[in-house]
Amino acid sequence: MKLPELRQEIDKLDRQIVALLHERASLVHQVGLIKQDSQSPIFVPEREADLYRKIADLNGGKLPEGSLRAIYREIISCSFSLEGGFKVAYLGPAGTWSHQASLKQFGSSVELMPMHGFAAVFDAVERHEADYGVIPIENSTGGSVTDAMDLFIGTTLNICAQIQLRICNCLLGNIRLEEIKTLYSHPQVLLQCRQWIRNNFPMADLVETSSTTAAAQIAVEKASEGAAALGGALAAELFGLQILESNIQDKASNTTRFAIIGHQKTQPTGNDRTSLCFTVRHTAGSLVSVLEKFKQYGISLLRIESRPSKIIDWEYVFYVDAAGHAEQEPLKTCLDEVADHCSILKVFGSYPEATSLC
Ligand SMILES: O=C(O)C(=O)C[C@]1(C(=O)O)C=C[C@@H](O)C=C1
Repeated sequence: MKLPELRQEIDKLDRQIVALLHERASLVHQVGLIKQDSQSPIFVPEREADLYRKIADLNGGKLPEGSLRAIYREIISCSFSLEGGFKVAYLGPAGTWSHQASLKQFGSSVELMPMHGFAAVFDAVERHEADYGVIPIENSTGGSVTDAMDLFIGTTLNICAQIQLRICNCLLGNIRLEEIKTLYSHPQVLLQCRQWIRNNFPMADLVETSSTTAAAQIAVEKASEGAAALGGALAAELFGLQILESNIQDKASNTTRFAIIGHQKTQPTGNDRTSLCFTVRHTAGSLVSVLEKFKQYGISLLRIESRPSKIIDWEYVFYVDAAGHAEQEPLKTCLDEVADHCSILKVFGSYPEATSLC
């Protein structure tokens, strides 16, 4: 086919695609009315996991799975607003990795609320000022986001979904490389780029900031003093900074896992993860007896770490991610039995395991 004919065919398909999108939107509108009547949530992570799985199974053409997911992300984002819309709080200001994660998770048709700090994100959701919050939990290079982890203990909110985001850090600044004296960034990003900093700027002062956006702002304001920031391309775009070098994280596959927190509980999908924490009594073998329960029920532990309890000195809280759903066997009975060996056992939530990177 020649170019004009190909374009004619594309126009024909576009007419069909738009008609089908309208047809889908009118079904979604009806779903929204049913949800309004039953006061059930607009965002349904278990249904989305099922939908993305079906789309991946259907995909046999030229479109990469990631592209198809991104298209559906926006289609579903429109559904959110067709069903009445909702608000999402994240660690601001605009341009942070949490901002990017929120856009990847919910698309561009939801109202995003930048907050000052993780506690403010929890607070906004707890007070129903926002419907969901986006909180980074761990990074594949830098490890746990400890300030965020501590907040899960005191909240009544649930983790209802998760999203993984590939983090590509850049050196941002409006000065020449040899003029750089101070590097500003969020502590997590400084950790992710530790080796690169040592190799390239061994003499630079490192200054921690509350977010990568705050670092970008300082790089603008203090450029004449030799300031540069480490952050994402979105921060560079928002602050008019040049990307002096990109992909500076020590591990190319640098990925952060974010939790979506809210008031609702997510139903089992058959491929779920449960996040929880527990404390054990100070008796010999008490931690082993908990771990043995998971072994007895054949439950795989995807993550385990300890943090000071901050209530009693030298008492620790163990944070665990386990494969499975807390309301489904075998994890359900396993957790009932684990509770007998713990002074505290708190389930933060069960949610679909991420199927692919966004
Ligand atoms: O199935 C639903 O509950 C819907 O509201 C529809 C829909 C969609 O667009 O497919 C929209 C939002 C939900 O998170 C899941 C799916």
